[in-house]
Amino acid sequence: MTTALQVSGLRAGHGGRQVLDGLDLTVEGGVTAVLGASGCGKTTLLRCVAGFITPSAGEIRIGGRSVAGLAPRRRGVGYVPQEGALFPHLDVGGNIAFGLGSSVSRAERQARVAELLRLLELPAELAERHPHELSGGQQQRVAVARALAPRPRLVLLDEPFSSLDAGLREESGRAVVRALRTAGAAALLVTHDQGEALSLADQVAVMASGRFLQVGSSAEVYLTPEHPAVAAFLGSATLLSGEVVDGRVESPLGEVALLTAQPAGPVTLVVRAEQVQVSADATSGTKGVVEEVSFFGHDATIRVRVSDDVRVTARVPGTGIPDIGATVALEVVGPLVGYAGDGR
Ligand SMILES: Nc1ncnc2c1ncn2[C@@H]1O[C@H](COP(=O)(O)OP(=O)(O)OP(=O)(O)O)[C@@H](O)[C@H]1O
Repeated sequence: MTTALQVSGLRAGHGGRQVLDGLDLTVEGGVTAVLGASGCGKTTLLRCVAGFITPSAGEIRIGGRSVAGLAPRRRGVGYVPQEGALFPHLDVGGNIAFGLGSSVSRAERQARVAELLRLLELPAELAERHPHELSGGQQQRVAVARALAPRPRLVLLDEPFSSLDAGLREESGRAVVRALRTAGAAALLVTHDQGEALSLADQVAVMASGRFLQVGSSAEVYLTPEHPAVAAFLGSATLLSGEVVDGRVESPLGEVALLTAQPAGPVTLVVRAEQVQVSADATSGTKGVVEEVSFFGHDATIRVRVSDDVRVTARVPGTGIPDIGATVALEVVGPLVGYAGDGR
């Protein structure tokens, strides 16, 4: 099977200002999430692949062939813009069938619309409704159905679930990924939601300032971040300065172990919130005072002041949350990711 998308040395910008600074990305199939802070260039990348922006350098290959100079509609790509952007004057059936072209018979269009509604787990009777008669989640699914109608090899999704509330976002995300897999389409999913990226994608590409810091599976980018910025961006982590002395690693939380050995000298340590064990009796471990509590229901994160310039975030069960102002003891569980140098 040919590679769905290959981006090499891609540079692009707006009005002479460079935004993408030499991107390389390979999407064999499945869902690749492009994750990064607002303004880092995610939409610019999607618009280059779709053909709405002409890159200043580099190459884009879709399904094995270069798309340089090819008009957007000839690229075999489905595009789901932010907010879905359904045609308000067309009903759902008309929206979904829009991309099928005039050579398709009425019966074929109806059959394809019904098939896509089923695929996106939407009721058949929605075909005759107009976009304003749908919920936000239904509108997004119809936008995906419209993108899938001409059977593209690649679908580009630009923050498709960002306007939905948390529960609906997860449900819609799962349904859309199931539909993409059944349709056999690869997808590039732009998001700034790390939970969405890690839970939905087969591959996560972490972007900052127009570059990819790391591209790998969800587990790789989370468990073995290659850059402190990747670690800080994914999950709740505290970056601490430590020191490697005689093979031991000293940190503000006492002696710790490293996942990969680092040379003697300063080291930047990534302490995940779930790697910090908190005990209320403050007998062993490093003492600190709880400054902040964020309650999420199933669990909570607490921010603990260890010294004037060290604060550590820890995850605690929702039923055992210490009070603000309480003294607790912190212990690091398991080996930490560390980078030589004080690169925080
Ligand atoms: N049409 C445009 N003209 C000029 N500058 C633009 C244009 N579109 C985007 N930019 C700028 O390019 C940079 C990257 O924008 P882009 O939309 O690609 O970021 P993003 O990562 O998708 O952000 P967000 O998550 O907020 O959508 C930003 O600094 C933005 O202000």
